[in-house]
Amino acid sequence: MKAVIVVFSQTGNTLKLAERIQEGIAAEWSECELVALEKADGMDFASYDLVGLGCPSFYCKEPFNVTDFIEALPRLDGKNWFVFASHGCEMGPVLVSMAEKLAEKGVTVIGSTHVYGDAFLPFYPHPTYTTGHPLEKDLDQACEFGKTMAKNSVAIASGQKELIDPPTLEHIPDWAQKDRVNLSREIMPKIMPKFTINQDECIQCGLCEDQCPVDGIDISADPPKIQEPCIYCFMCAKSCPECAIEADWSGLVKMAPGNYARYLVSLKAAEARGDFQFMVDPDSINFDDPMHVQQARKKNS
Ligand SMILES: Cc1cc2nc3c(=O)[nH]c(=O)nc-3n(C[C@H](O)[C@H](O)[C@H](O)COP(=O)(O)O)c2cc1C
Repeated sequence: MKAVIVVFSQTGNTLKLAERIQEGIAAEWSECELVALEKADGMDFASYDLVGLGCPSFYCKEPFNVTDFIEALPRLDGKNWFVFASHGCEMGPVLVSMAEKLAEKGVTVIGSTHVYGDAFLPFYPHPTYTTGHPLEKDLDQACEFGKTMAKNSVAIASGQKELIDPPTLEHIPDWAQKDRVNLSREIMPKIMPKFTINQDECIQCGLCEDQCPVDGIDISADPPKIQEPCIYCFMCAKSCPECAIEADWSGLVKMAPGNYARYLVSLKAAEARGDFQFMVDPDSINFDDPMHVQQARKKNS
């Protein structure tokens, strides 16, 4: 049997999840490939018995480069895939969103899983509510999930359709379902900060170009190209050692306490279900010290 996991991961949480699922599948089938999303274009997925696709939740859904990846797939009628995600406080309908798009390609999504992970956003404080995640016990469960996916895909292929268990919207609050629609690719450029490169600070190290998952930056162009296209991951700004990628974060910083109040409701509900454990004291979050301020301080120290 042949399996592959395709993963998009920027800060390593989804990659950790992918590796443990891979371990589980390999325990059943002796091996399972693991491929980064950026290397997966043009792969012959029809030749695999099982495919896993995983990414972080961005704005309650899959990042736009993952959407593009799914939309570029050929028809894969009847092929068994599973989806997975890592996320911060409220993943929203990310798994359902991926499953719906894969179904349009004829794929059967036979299962899904997710873990909480630490989150780094320039306008949010850090530590955050999910700092300390993913937990080892959640990653252990991911390994078991991998074993289940391998076994179930064989059983489903031989007719046990009752084992098909696609993701659902259970426990996903209405506001997060609305965010999936409201924070669309068309709307994001209108509401997100515009980036500029401060030429006096830029040392032309090229890290931002390397980190951009959609080739949206060219610092040697005149004028330099930035955010063309953009998936609003902010990796360029987060990775710049000179803080030379500038944006006005003030509007988003102002929204943080309100957003965090909603996140706390989700996390407390998850905690009550036994799905989440606080590793930081939620009352210790410092909204006056967002990550972009911490980054500037670090640079100047
Ligand atoms: C731009 C951006 C948007 C995010 N949006 C959400 C979100 O809507 N819901 C959520 O729970 N976490 C969100 N997060 C947190 C990430 O999903 C989380 O940190 C994830 O584990 C990162 O995965 P990675 O380490 O594999 O890159 C967001 C993070 C970034 C950088």
